[in-house]
Amino acid sequence: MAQTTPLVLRLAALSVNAANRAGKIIRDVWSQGDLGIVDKGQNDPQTEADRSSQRCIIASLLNQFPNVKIIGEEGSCNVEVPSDWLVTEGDQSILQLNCPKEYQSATDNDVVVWVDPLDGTSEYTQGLLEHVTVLVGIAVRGTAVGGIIHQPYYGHASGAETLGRTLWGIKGIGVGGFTPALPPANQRIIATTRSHSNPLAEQAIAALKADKVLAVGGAGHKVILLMEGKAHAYVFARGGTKRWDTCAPEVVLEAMGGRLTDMRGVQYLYDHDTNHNNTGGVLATAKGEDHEWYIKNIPENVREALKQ
Ligand SMILES: Nc1ncnc2c1ncn2[C@@H]1O[C@H](COP(=O)(O)O)[C@@H](O)[C@H]1OP(=O)(O)O
Ligand SMILES: [Mg+2]
Ligand SMILES: [Mg+2]
Ligand SMILES: [Mg+2]
Repeated sequence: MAQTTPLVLRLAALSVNAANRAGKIIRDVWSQGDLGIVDKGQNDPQTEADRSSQRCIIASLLNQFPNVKIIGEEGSCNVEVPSDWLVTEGDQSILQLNCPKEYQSATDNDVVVWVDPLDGTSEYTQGLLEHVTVLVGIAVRGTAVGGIIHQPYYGHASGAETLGRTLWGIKGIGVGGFTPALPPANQRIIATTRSHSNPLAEQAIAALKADKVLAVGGAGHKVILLMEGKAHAYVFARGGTKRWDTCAPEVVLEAMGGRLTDMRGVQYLYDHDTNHNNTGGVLATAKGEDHEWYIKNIPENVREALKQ
């Protein structure tokens, strides 16, 4: 592919294949049995799969884009990786897309890549493998424009022979890798955390009077539920997620017509020097949902407590 392909598309194309490769590493660590768990904080585990997945993705990206700023959840890492972890080819179908002109000429200095090498680590350590995703988000001048969500265990529950799939979204282009669907009308199904709740988060869920609450792991996984019509909203009324949790999910969801903001309706920014913490919480709604309705019905004290 000629070097004239815009940087954002080349980054997204390589990220798709790198996330796939990282997904295989995550499955290999699991089946080999020793997860090498390290506690980074309260209910904040890191495993060998998080570390190795991040090394694979960052080594592959830096190899081709040495001057692009990349921020990974697991911090600085050794990018001397086994040769079969180094992904050098980008996904051809992404390389052939037409880049929207707003970021057609974006250069290394305009771009930040946010990497969550394994989202849903608590659930991974507990064997809830379908909650796990690999997230790569691409921001241009602070706005999230490209998102890759790889699900390494997609098909696991149904006993599929080949595991894994990759969902992507690019603002101004659309989405791929899955079939978008709307959640059922006349119902309110809310997805929320199963491992990081607190009284504020519970108060918000109670106020929204859901017909059903799905307490499941992972930011990537919950956004997939919205995009496939299994839930109407993802509500997490507390800090705890970070920019690498929301960058890719925000793009894929919004590229199909949904929204992801903090609890007050303010969009997150993804510049390299931004605060990493999503202190305003996460409110995401499926395509067709009234995002403002959720904001209005979140209790005032919750919204007041969750300012960015
Ligand atoms: N209090 C927290 N500390 C660390 N990570 C958190 C916290 N709350 C949420 N997260 C991150 O956000 C994701 C979604 O949260 P939840 O599953 O609770 O809804 C988690 O899988 C975790 O990402 P990660 O697994 O990549 O560390
Ligand atoms: Mg983590
Ligand atoms: Mg995460
Ligand atoms: Mg993670």
